[in-house]
Amino acid sequence: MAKKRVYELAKELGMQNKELVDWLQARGYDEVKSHSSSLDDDVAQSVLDKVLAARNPAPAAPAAQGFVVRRRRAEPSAPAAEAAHGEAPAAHAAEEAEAEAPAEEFEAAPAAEEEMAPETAEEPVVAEEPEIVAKAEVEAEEAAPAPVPEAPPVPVAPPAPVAPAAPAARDTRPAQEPRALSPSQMAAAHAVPTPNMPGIRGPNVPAQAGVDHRTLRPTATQAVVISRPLIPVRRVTPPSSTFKPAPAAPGKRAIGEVREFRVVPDSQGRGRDFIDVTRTGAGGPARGRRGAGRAAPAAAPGGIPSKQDLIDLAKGRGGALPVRARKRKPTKKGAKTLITTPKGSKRVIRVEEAISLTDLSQRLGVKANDLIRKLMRMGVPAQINQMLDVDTAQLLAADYDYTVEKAGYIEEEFISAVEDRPEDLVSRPPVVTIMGHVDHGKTSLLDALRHANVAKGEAGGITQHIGAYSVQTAKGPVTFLDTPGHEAFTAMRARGVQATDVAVLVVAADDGVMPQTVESINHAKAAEVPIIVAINKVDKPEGNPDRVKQMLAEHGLVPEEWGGETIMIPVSAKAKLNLDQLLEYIALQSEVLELGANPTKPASGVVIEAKLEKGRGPVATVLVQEGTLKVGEAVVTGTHFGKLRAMTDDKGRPVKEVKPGYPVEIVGLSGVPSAGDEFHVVKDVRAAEEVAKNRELQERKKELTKTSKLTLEEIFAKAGKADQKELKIVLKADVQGSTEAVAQALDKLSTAKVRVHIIHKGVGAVTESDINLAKASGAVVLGFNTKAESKVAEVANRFGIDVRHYTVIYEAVDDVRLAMEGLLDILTRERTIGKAEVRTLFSVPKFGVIAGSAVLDGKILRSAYARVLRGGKKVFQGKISSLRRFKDDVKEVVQGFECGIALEGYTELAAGDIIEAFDIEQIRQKL
Ligand SMILES: Nc1nc2c(ncn2[C@@H]2O[C@H](COP(=O)(O)OP(=O)(O)OP(=O)(O)O)[C@@H](O)[C@H]2O)c(=O)[nH]1
Repeated sequence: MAKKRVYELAKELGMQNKELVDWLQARGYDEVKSHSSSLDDDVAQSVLDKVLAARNPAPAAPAAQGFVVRRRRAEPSAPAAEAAHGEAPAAHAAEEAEAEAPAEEFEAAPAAEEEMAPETAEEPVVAEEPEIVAKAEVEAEEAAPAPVPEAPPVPVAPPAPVAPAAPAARDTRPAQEPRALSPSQMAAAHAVPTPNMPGIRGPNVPAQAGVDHRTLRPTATQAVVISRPLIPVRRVTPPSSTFKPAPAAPGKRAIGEVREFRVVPDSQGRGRDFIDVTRTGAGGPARGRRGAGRAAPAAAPGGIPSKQDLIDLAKGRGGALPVRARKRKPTKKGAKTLITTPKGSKRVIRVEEAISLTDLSQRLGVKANDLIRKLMRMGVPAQINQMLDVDTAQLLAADYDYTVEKAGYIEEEFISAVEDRPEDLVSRPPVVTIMGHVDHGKTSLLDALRHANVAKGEAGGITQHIGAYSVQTAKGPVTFLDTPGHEAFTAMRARGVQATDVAVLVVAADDGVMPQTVESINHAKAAEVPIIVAINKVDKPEGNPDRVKQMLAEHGLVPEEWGGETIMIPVSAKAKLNLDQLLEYIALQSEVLELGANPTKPASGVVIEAKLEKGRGPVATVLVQEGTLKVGEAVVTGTHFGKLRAMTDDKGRPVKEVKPGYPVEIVGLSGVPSAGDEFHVVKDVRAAEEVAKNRELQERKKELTKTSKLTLEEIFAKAGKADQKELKIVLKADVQGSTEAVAQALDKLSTAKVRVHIIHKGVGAVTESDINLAKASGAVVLGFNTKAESKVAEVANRFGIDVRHYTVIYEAVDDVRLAMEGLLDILTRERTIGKAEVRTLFSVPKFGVIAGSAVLDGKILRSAYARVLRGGKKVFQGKISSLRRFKDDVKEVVQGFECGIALEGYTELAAGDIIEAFDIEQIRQKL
């Protein structure tokens, strides 16, 4: 729906913005906050109508001007009533001031009133007190016909014959054709009961018991008799059509002045007292005030209500306006607590990522225990300091009629998302990812394409992190991402392909489709990236490209020549065969994709790799995907931020700016970002910091919301792992991707017997704090492609911490496997080596009992263990203490010979016993 701004409306109305804003706010237009707030067209129109109606009042509908006197059952005590009737001191002061205004000012009142009535009717009645309601409202409420002045339903005595065309109520001046009324008629007609206001009595009105005040229907303008003990009684001349009251002197009442009164029950509740309500509004007595009362808000010259009038009208403060609801201070006796329900707009709890249960209970105004109980019923064990996510909080809050909104910080306010128009887009280089199984020649191929020599520089000849290079071809520049082929680098391959336009799948002609070939195909398919196959090493005699094609077809890549859609080019990185053809196909494929980017907007892209470099700090290789990245700009990536201090291209040359589609190394970030993270240029460093810090906060909050629920299965699993050994590792690597990859490879080594627990992993050199951590936790330190800081080796030695450095992932994995095996208990197994039969026993004082035995089987060793079997049962097991042949101690006696055997701590040997000699074999366990 179309909208209109408040200032536009104000302009149309010829009002000040502020004036209209106040007016609207006072009337409950909550959506209006300032002159720039907007209103729906239909709302704006109704405002327009109302204000215009106020300016050009329609002839007052007499029926709408009457009053109805209502009386509520519970009557407040006198002080309470007073409190209720009395406005705030400031309001009184305002009324005092207004009271000084000349009577003419009040002529516009009826129109203003008319306009006001429906609005005030919507306000809830809070106080239980008599109220004056514009008759029109009462009609609406009671669906009663417009009161006929001549015949009020239950007239207050004496009956009040009232002019049928009664002038506007509460107007101090007569309307068009007022008919004169006697003071008593007016008093009766205009009587309004106010509870317990003794001391003000209309002497002309006799007390009348049994009047149903709820149905009193006084009529329009009335002349009244003023009667109050403190103010001299004054008779007021009834108005006539010709009568025009003379302006009263300040503090004096004008002759013929029309005043309004309320009729209130007397102290016995039977008769009626009169209260002058002319000046105080309909709500309270004019306690000793001087001057002419104010019947209605003044109209500004020209008929436009003044700002104050509008406010007064809206707030029901105008003297002659109906007072629907007066808030009353609770009386001590029988005080009733007002239960205030916040407006709908206030029943919204804004939560960023999570809210604590205590906070939520406070915001909802309920006990934390109630929430805990509710959560328990939902099957969520909760504690008082539990962090609740937005969904859970919403579930709880809904029961209390509250809404929980995920809100707060809006990242989009910092990171602009500029929509590109087609004319903003300029062509950019394609980003091509080289993928494939380990050692199939990816790096060699890329190396050949860029005429550099990267493969030779790689540790162990394998790619261990993503390289990003820009290669100038005959068809223009191409950006290549080289991904590792080792199985450990799955995440890197996946990331590489995510940021890519075309994937080149390298398959060695002599090896065919291997596990990581299949994985690469899957990654490319998942990312919906077109694949070009480079069948490499075709220079090798054993290479069989057709076999490779066959294997690829089995995985859904059917070559073009076989009727499929996949381009397959036989190449040789080594022999530099068909490289131009490969580049041509890449360029062709890119052309089809019509790659374009907007270089004018703030740059954004993806982190390809990141590392910590001594002297340079965190260094990230990023691919610029949108906009132009410039030195000096503020960047945020993940939870890190910074101002770009320097940038270098893939050839190590410093650059000042980078266009979309190019890789670059950036320096200046606060930390090492994760590969795959997006980066964005923002307004300034402060904005970048704010975004980064907020992300960090959200991550922490998310972490806190993770409940540590233990399932039965987990408990059983834990119980089963009670004797599982653990190899703790502190892992440091050169780049973030390597850290991940090595950690993943090591994690995979975990078995039921031993698990690898990487207690800390990070990017950069091994530091003293790594050693301290290892010492405290009993871990070993593993550095991958990093060196230890100078003092570190010494500290590690001192603490006896094992620090190992690796450059090839296989070696690291093998060593860790050995270390894990080293943790396993060594198993023992008894191995029988010989048997001897006891033939005779003799005792030698120095050795005790010696068993003269014949070796039946194998041999008996001096160092062996022995068990004694009698009738097939073991009666002893222990060590052999002496082995002799004749008088000589010997080390062993073999089968067929006799010997003397003494056992350590055992003398009860008997002839016929079998002595079985055995040794204990130690067996190292494997993982
Ligand atoms: N004969 C022959 N050998 C090649 C060819 N391309 C690569 N090689 C050899 O294959 C081995 C592996 O080459 P890389 O380029 O390191 O293989 P990669 O796929 O990058 O390996 P990772 O980086 O570990 O995934 C090296 O010894 C290369 O010399 C080729 O076209 N012909």
